[in-house]
Amino acid sequence: MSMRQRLSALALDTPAPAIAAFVLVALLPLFGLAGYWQQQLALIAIYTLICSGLNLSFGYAGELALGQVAVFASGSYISAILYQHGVTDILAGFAVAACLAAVTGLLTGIPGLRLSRWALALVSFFYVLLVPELLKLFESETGGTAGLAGILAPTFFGWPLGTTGFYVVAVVVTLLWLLLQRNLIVSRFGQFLRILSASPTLTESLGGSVYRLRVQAYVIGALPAGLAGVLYTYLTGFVSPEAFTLHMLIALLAATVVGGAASVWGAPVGAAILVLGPLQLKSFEEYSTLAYGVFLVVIGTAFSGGLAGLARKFRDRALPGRGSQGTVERPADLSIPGTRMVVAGVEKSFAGLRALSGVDLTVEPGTIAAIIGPNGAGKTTLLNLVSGLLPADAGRVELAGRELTGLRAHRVSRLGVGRTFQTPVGLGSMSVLEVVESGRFRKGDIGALSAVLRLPKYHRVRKADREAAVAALSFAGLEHAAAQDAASLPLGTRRLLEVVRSVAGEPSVLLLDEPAAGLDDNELRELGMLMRRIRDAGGTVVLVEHNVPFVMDVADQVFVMELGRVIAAGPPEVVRRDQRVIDSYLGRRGRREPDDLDSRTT
Ligand SMILES: Nc1ncnc2c1ncn2[C@@H]1O[C@H](COP(=O)(O)OP(=O)(O)OP(=O)(O)O)[C@@H](O)[C@H]1O
Repeated sequence: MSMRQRLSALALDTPAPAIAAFVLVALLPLFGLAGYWQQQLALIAIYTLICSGLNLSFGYAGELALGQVAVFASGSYISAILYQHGVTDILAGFAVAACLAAVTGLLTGIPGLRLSRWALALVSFFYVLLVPELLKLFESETGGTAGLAGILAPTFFGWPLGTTGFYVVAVVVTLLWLLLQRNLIVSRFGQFLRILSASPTLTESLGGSVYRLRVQAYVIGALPAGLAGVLYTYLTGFVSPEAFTLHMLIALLAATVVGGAASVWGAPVGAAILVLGPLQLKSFEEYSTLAYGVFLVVIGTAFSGGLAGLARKFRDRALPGRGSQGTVERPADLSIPGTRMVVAGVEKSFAGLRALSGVDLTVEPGTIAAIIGPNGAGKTTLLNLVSGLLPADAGRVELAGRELTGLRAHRVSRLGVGRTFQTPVGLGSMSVLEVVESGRFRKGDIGALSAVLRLPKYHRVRKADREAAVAALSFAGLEHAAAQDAASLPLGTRRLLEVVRSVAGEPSVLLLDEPAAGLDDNELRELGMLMRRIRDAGGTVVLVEHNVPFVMDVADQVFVMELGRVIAAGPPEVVRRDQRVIDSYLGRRGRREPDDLDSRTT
């Protein structure tokens, strides 16, 4: 490993500088830090926890889940109530607050997440507005508008925790949470969240349940807000509804966006700006909501990655070679276990329009079957039905005798259906290797717990994913691009990359939706070669394509569709002489030679 790669790995893989910074902050009392500044740093730790929860659901998963303040309030009040009932141990407070946060997260997340993103934003806003009302409703326990006071000295395993002890606990808990969150973010789960924010459809087709991922991100994101509530109560010694307002939510949102919403280490930066920034000056106080709003708009539009995004850009410039770490020398063998796919009597209508009327087709392993037909013939609808993105009205789809009909897309994907889309989805800052690894996610579970705790299973799965991704890249002759930013690739290579991603998942059937669109001659040749290699390795390939010469060159079987029906099927040399096909494509019965089809791109 060269010195540059070593530096790169250090900066990207090891959060050593961040750990060192936190340890230094935790040790500051030894150097005389006390009183006001100790309080301010503890407050930064508390806001860091809330911002990091927002990072997970809002920054990474792209959900407008804004109920953090309600969860923060629940943690804060439950620790105060426990204290008043004689439970003073801060760890007990953390445990109960975390459970309550998970329950509150589930109760507030599930209704909103079942609906659309905006519904979630509205529902979570509603919960924040509801907090003061709920506190008034349970006045006997919560103290109503007056709140609860005198919560002064927590204990730690029975030992009284002084102000310095509390400060150290706040910093250490925050660091531990950020480390766990970082482990989660680099795992399959974290990658899925990044894909989810770019495209829920792609997430499903890679085997991730969008609904489950959303709920998980929201619930896990609620946990640090619950912990923050406990710390807040013990820091201030008192809780009241005034601390949990919409103003607070907007300020925290601004801090999250400024620090970098999709960044683990942006949270402490945003929180520090929130606590120490100029808006804390008395003269600015009355304008703070306005200023946070302006912050949100300016930073959100000018630097979408926040300060962490800017830092990342500088780092990438100074330490190029992202994604090269972990490349294996000898790629593992790649197996493409193609199986027989049967589509029988499939029908689909959209509000009275019959997109598919009784489609039958069978594709054998080790073959390329192409589906061609004019615009609106129903080709993409058929792929969407097979891959579970649309339910069929009638008929069935089977893979190796196993019925797929009626299953959701992520379940279909997990049963072996890989697919690409007409328009490759841009995946932010993922490297080529990471994109290909994501094709493996449908094999086995997401493994969030083993990733967070870095159990041996996590390392095993990660190694297997990486080896298979490298093998798939070298299978396609793209291993040289492994470290590149996937978004920076030309269209042709991005289309090949989509195919390679599916190949890495060892699909039983591979559905390619117009992979040749927009490719030049060289790129077409490469795509054709890759498809033949997949077929020769045993793959079952289904290709929907408008480029007829390309189809006639690569396909073993051609199915021609028109108005939702298969009007002709057979080997290319048979189909190209079929009168109905010539009519359908050329629209002039019998007046053209069949060979005209060979130059046709519909
Ligand atoms: N979600 C939808 N809602 C309503 N109508 C739809 C929907 N999806 C497809 N259709 C209609 O179903 C018919 C078949 O569309 P489909 O996209 O499957 O055709 P296609 O053969 O893939 O066309 P193209 O080659 O242009 O992609 C079209 O008339 C289309 O307008």
